[in-house]
Amino acid sequence: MTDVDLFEAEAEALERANTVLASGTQELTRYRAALEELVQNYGQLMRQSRRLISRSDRTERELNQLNSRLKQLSDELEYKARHDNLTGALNRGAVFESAHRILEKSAMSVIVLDIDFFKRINDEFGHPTGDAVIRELVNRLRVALGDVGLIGRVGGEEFSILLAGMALDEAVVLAEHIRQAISGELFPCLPSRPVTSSFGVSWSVAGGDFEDAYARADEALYQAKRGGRNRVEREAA
Ligand SMILES: Nc1nc2c(ncn2[C@@H]2O[C@H](COP(=O)(O)OP(=O)(O)OP(=O)(O)O)[C@@H](O)[C@H]2O)c(=O)[nH]1
Repeated sequence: MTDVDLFEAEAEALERANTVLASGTQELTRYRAALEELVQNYGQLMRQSRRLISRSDRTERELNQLNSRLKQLSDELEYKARHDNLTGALNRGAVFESAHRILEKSAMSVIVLDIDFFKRINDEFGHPTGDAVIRELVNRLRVALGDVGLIGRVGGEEFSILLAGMALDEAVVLAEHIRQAISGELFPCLPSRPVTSSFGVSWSVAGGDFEDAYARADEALYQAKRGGRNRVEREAA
């Protein structure tokens, strides 16, 4: 690539003016011509500089806009990677990651719940109604929990609630409260029959193994299903 001198014309005008000055000539017309050439080139230089500055301002504004859009997209991507898109609850991966993080610092209770006979709801009322039931159920979990706990969707119609620092007895009472919040009032999307869920609750000491705590809660959930559903069971003592 050849080097292009952006200021070639201006440099030449300057050189000619310097030559006139250095010659010590008394000729007014030569001074005048050199000055005119300098004025003309100086004006052009100013116009070009203004154009360049405004173009670089525009480019900077565009770059800033692109940067904030990029940040927005990367936040959206991060959100989607950690959340279930039907309900906005944490997805399975994020539940396990969050649980490990909590257990590094504190004890934790975990509630797992599963909608009863959900297959029948799908079969009798269709998949979209099934989806609406799942969304409504998560809304009820949110209302019942307030700002306590982390809600996750760990499977199709199976959910978990992580309760950092909460004792087992307290978590069992909370699970019972949630059970009633779900079964106590008909879902507007399924007005012809109640939706119920079964619950299993376990507790883990700080530093404990979440897979183990989850398996114990899952076993308690299985007992709740076997015991007739729409009930809360705690882990075996
Ligand atoms: N509508 C809908 N259905 C789902 C989704 N994910 C899983 N399912 C359905 O959930 C149903 C789960 O059925 P099962 O595992 O047999 O359990 P169940 O009918 O709830 O019975 P119990 O758990 O024993 O009370 C299956 O029919 C799945 O197709 C979803 O995102 N939307």
